Amino acid sequence: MKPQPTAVQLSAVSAGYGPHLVLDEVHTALPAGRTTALVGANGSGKSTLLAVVAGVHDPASGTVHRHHRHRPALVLQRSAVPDALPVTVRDTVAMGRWAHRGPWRRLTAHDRAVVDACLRRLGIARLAGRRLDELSGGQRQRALLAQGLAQESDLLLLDEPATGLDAAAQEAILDLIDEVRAEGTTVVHATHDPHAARRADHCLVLTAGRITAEGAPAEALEAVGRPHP
Ligand SMILES: Nc1ncnc2c1ncn2[C@@H]1O[C@H](COP(=O)(O)OP(=O)(O)OP(=O)(O)O)[C@@H](O)[C@H]1O
Repeated sequence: MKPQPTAVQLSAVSAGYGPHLVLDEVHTALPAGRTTALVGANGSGKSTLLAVVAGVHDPASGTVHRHHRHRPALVLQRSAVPDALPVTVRDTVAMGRWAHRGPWRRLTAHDRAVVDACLRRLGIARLAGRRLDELSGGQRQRALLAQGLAQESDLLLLDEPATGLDAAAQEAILDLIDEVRAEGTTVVHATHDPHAARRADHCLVLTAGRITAEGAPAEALEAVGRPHP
């Protein structure tokens, strides 16, 4: 069998906040061009692991080897983004293009076309002129996802992208993840939803900062709750 190409390889990665270590010697390989679901209890370290993979949180020790081409696109949990930002939905999505041209350069016609396409893809084109702080939580979540997509990165990291959305919107997000993956993007998403995790190609289970199961979602999820050695 051909070895699966890897987008990001973590070796003995420990990370935390000051003296408080949250990730404890994590070894794992994120398969390239596939979806990986990251599951684990509250506080197990999922957001911290995503931030390390995104390169915005430096590990205290260990190494991160990268085999992706673009700067990773990290979409934070909605609760991690201030609700009262006085910016429009279009401006929020356009910030996704900063990865390509920096915050001060004017958007090109191509940038604007990407922003419009991402607004349409998330079903929020009609909200483009509204301020973020006037939206419902679910609409704001879509605007953040559209911003992530607008980065056109080959590594898309999503922290609980469907949390708080209605059932139809959750399915739409999972369909979107499948579509993005079909375009060749590596997607890693943290989730508390076993259904969402089962739809992924690969699954990592974090327990108190350690990977306690990984592999095909059905098998990895079966290990959740089982006492680990
Ligand atoms: N900025 C921070 N400063 C200090 N401690 C933090 C910070 N962010 C997270 N932590 C701590 O790190 C641990 C792991 O948090 P993290 O957000 O990575 O977990 P999580 O698995 O994503 O949780 P959840 O499912 O609740 O989103 C928790 O104990 C949390 O209190």
